[in-house]
Amino acid sequence: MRERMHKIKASHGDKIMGEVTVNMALGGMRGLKSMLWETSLLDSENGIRFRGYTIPELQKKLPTAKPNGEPLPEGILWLLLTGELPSKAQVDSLSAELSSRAELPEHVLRVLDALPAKAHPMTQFTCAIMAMQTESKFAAAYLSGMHKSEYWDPVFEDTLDCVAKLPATAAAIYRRSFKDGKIISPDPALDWAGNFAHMMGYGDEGTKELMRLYMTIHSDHEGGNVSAHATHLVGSALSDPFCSLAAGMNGLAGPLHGLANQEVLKWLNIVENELGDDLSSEKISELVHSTLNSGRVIPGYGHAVLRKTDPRYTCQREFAMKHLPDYPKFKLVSKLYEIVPTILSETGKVRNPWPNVDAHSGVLLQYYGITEENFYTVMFGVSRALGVLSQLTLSRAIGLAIERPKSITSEWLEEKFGKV
Ligand SMILES: CC(=O)SCCNC(=O)CCNC(=O)[C@H](O)C(C)(C)COP(=O)(O)OP(=O)(O)OC[C@H]1O[C@@H](n2cnc3c(N)ncnc32)[C@H](O)[C@@H]1OP(=O)(O)O
Ligand SMILES: O=C([O-])CC(=O)C(=O)O
Repeated sequence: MRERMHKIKASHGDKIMGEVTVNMALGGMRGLKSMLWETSLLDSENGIRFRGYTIPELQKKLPTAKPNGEPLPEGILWLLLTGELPSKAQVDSLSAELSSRAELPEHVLRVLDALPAKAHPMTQFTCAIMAMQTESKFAAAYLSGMHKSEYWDPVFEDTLDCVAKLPATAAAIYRRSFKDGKIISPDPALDWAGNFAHMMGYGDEGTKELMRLYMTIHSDHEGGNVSAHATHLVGSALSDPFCSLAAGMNGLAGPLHGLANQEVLKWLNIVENELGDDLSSEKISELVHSTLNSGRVIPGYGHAVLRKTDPRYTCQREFAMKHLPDYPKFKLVSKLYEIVPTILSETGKVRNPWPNVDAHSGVLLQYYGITEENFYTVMFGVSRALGVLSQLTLSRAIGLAIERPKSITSEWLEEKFGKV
């Protein structure tokens, strides 16, 4: 990879990739091509491709726990890190490797215990990730004076350690926040995602399959989204993977990003209560307008890059049609899909009126009994670690520079382009 990057820099370093407008600087850098992200690429029309593969392709090509089942997320971790599709034997070996690293340092649970059980699960999650930072092999190697060409190796070790420990961490948060607080030991015979469901207290095959799919599709969404970019930015200062991931997770906790899955459920519950048995288009449309008129967004709809229905939404919809076609909340979600895009388009300002991944994920979890929506973003975060930490390993391998874009003031703009 290093040699290739070196050649790309030497041959194309001075080429121009696009222009920067004032709107880009003022509008969240939308569309600005300014970072390297190898693990996935987002197309506004077709959605995400993980190392070139679409979600339906991965559902066919990645090893599964059972015949015609959902992909094992260890497979996507392998793919994101190496660019190659793993065999079943390789995925099984990675499962065993993660399982061997899964035990939590004892103080992580004590840190969680110091927080009130009502602390938001995302707050607990980032605190726990920071508590694990004591174990960082990269931080220790850096302190001991490691040569920079070798940084990727302990970053990779931290990546595997962190990914291995996140399901037990998240499950502990779930159990203390919403259940009896008793920790459920991992089952060494289970895969990474199956074990996550098991440690949360869901032993049935349906929940495990959903967890495998959920963990696969939420893993990566190129580099510019808030959680990926925050992880990348902090990692570029050579902060270790635990510090970097915690930064990303604090970004994921925002309602315009990962927390939208929680907000969707809260909103669906309000809509469901208001509607009663009346699933008429008129009544639903009235409720959508009332949310918009009160100055709030419709959670789960819109996207900064996508301009079509998110393929992650479509894949979850297909899962629902297969496993829970008659579930009333799924019917409501389907009805909203018919109505919301037209209303958002009519506002004349929403660039993408179609649903994103978060519009669908919560309803599937509800069906399997995971009804505590405040926990949903933690599940998203466990999955997102696969992508952002894979890229962090690659970023250190190719020696990407510390991020430091240039900012300007409004006076600077007026001096350059004219006083307004
Ligand atoms: C995993 C993920 O992070 S997927 C995204 C999850 N977030 C959500 O679902 C929250 C709801 N959606 C949104 O807030 C937005 O669509 C975002 C944050 C995802 C994208 O934001 P942007 O790229 O700025 O969207 P866009 O360019 O279309 O915004 C233009 C206007 O439409 C509004 N808009 C966009 N989406 C929506 C929506 N779902 N409901 C109401 N208004 C919306 C914006 O708030 C903005 O209004 P303003 O000009 O008054 O400030
Ligand atoms: O790409 C984005 O901006 C948000 C998103 O869907 C994700 O991070 O999964």
